[in-house]
Amino acid sequence: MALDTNIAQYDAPEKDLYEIGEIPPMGYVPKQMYAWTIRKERHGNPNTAMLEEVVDVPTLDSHEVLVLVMAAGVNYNGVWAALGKPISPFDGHKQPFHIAGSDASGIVWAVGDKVKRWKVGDEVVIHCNQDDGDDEECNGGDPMYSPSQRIWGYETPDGSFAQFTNVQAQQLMPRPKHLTWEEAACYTLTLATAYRMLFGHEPHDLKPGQNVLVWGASGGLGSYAIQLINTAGANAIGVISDESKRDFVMDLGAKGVLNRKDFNCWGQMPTVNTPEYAAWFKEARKFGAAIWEITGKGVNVDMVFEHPGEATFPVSTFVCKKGGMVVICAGTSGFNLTFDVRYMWMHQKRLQGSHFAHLKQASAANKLMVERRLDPCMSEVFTWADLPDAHMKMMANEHKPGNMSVLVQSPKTGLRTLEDALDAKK
Ligand SMILES: C/C=C/C(=O)SCCNC(=O)CCNC(=O)[C@H](O)C(C)(C)COP(=O)(O)OP(=O)(O)OC[C@H]1O[C@@H](n2cnc3c(N)ncnc32)[C@H](O)[C@@H]1OP(=O)(O)O
Ligand SMILES: NC(=O)C1=CN([C@@H]2O[C@H](COP(=O)(O)OP(=O)(O)OC[C@H]3O[C@@H](n4cnc5c(N)ncnc54)[C@H](OP(=O)(O)O)[C@@H]3O)[C@@H](O)[C@H]2O)C=CC1
Repeated sequence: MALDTNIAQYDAPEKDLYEIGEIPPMGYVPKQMYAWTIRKERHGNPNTAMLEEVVDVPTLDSHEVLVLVMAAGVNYNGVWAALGKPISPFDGHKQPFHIAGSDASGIVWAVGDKVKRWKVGDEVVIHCNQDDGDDEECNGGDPMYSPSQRIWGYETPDGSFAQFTNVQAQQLMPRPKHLTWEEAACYTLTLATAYRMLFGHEPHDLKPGQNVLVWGASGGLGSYAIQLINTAGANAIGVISDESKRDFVMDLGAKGVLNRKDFNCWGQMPTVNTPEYAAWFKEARKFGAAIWEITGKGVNVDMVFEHPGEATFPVSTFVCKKGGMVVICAGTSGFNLTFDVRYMWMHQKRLQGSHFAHLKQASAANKLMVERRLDPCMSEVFTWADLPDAHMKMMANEHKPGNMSVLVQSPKTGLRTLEDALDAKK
């Protein structure tokens, strides 16, 4: 494949292995690379499960693209992969090691024979949905329902915590040029997931003027949910656990913010018609009434944006309006969800599972970022060496509001182009 004449010209030696931050000649693929790997016998906290190793650079299939990773995003699925809970990624892909990382910004470094839409030198972000592309759901249905659907860097062994990653060509999207490499790396996974949750489940796709309760409003998913809700002309009611996060969520455009520490109705629901249930119900009503303070008396939310799971689900199903939807993509606090089914059937509420997004949804979300209608809300940038520590912070819920990134081949923060990265190394 001919190189684009517009891409940077520079001198660099051809070697078998480059140091972190050292850029090889454009399109030159070394034999080996540095990567943070997890091995089955090391499952546990990220700071012991993840180890830096030198491994072979992956080889490309005809529909794949090799990307030089400039920065990688930190997500909760890196924590799950390290822990090996609730499942071990090795039970799925059966490879000897797992490179986590399901978000990245980078530069196309090599393309397979069949790749038409991308060329060496293109600057991209990567979405994390892969599929084989050959079944009915991928061709007229919803690729997220495909039997071959898998999450790159979680269910595949070759994620972004490495100098190079190979991905399907359909995973690439143009990088917002106004963002730094690390800002561009931090948002795609959580943003596209939030987009599908809010707009992907007709007829409950979000409409202007509607009200949405957003759990974890300062977190990765939550910070984009608030902004997307705002962009759609709807009202977000955000939940936080610490007053230090209130201004952050209000500044993103929330109509109101509730602190979950002010209420005591969390965890599994007590058995109906016991004194414990009565106490729980009193608190759940107090929480519902606090929402009415924001939405108007008696106005329940049209949608609940759920992901904590066990801790919040009984309340989510209670405060949702008649005919409304609780949309859920995770169970961070536990998987054993309980609720009072009478409210579900008598008030005809919909419970909707949601998982990541297909390319069309991820692209629509990315376009909003390219058009500067969304803030990436990057909270913190880590060096390559501190990648496991970023995951330790996330696991302890001690991370700052927003989304975290790690520098890979970008040698320092604040750089926006390959030329910037080359200059920074001089
Ligand atoms: C973008 C980022 C996303 C995220 O971060 S998401 C958060 C991180 N991700 C996770 O936590 C993933 C969690 N995933 C899981 O825990 C598992 O992924 C599931 C529990 C969802 C499913 O597990 P599985 O092993 O894939 O389930 P099965 O393939 O559906 O079936 C297990 C066994 O049950 C049999 N079976 C399935 N359905 C039926 C049925 N309807 N009737 C009878 N048997 C059934 C199968 O055949 C199989 O059996 P056999 O083990 O012998 O092969
Ligand atoms: N299925 C999918 O496609 C996807 C699933 N996920 C999953 O979603 C979950 C959240 O991801 P992400 O937003 O990136 O994570 P973050 O840690 O960035 O945000 C989660 C927020 O949830 C809140 N939270 C934590 N524990 C509880 C609790 N017990 N009760 C109520 N709220 C709680 C916290 O806010 P506060 O303490 O202020 O309330 C926290 O900020 C993870 O489990 C992740 O794996 C993420 C993306 C895609």
